[in-house]
Amino acid sequence: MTLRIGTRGSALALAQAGDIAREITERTGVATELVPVTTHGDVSRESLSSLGGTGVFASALREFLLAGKCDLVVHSMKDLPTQKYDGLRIGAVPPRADARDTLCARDGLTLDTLPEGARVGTGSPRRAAQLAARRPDLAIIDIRGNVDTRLGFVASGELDAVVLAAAGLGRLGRTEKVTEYFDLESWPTAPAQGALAIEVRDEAHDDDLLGALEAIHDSSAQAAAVAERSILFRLEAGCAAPIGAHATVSESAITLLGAVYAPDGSGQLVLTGSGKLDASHAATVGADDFSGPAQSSIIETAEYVGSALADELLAGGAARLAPLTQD
Ligand SMILES: NCc1[nH]cc(CCC(=O)O)c1CC(=O)O
Repeated sequence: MTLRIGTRGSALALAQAGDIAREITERTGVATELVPVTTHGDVSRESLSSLGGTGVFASALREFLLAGKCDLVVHSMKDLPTQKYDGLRIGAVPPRADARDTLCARDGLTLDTLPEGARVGTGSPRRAAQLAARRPDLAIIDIRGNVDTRLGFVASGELDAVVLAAAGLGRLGRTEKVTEYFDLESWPTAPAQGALAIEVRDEAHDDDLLGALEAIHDSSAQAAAVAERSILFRLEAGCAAPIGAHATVSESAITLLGAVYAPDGSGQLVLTGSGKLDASHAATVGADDFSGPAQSSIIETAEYVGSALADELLAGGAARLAPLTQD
């Protein structure tokens, strides 16, 4: 059979779906084809929040999958709402790409060397808050559009710089535009940034499909993404909330940094947590960190570490610092 891969039609979506298609065929020999779907979020000029925020990009693809018009869909996991979607499940998380944000500035400039009052574009409240915290003098310009449109604002001179995800630039072969990479400890990015989610129907049972999912899955990437997204889930926050997260998964532990920013950069709350994993990847949560279930899977530990950190953020005043829920 040929596995039909549903994807949005943007250059980034096509690039990442193409990467997955190639990976599946290389690893399993199963043939694939891309099936592009145009979503309202792709064609609209309205702001993300007026479109309904989280999930505008995902819902058309999901309807397409539920209707049986494709066998799997490829999402940027950071754009995917954290709630379970009826009838669908995440069947695989491939190895994660670079989770960092970058600055793409004119003339090789960096955040420290941009001139006073420089115009920097981003559509993300988190990135706007991080920029304002580091450089309160900057003019932060709300922009929309795909990666090439955003880079175009710098090429045309309309903006001095834009902030973009390293992962998207990498998938499009545009990393030569990067003038600075922000490190994840001081500039944590959107939960699950750089990770893809492969979504399938709940009842998917075809051998080729299940084999393909297994062949591309990376449980460490999934655990890191789950830990980060569990912060959002617990806070009932969406992808537009000014929240950054960064998880690392080693043989022995999941560590998680979570940050909530005042939208104008005037304040921030940054906390860390961790959960221990034993060698067999059955996990125990260490007594020094959060006390939790004595034995659980790596994914359960990731969920636990994320929701425990969210509770600590709430206790520390996260909801007073920033609007967490949207609509
Ligand atoms: N919100 C748009 C979006 N969704 C996914 C990516 C690419 C990064 C990724 O795959 O996480 C981007 C572009 C960006 O944030 O610069």
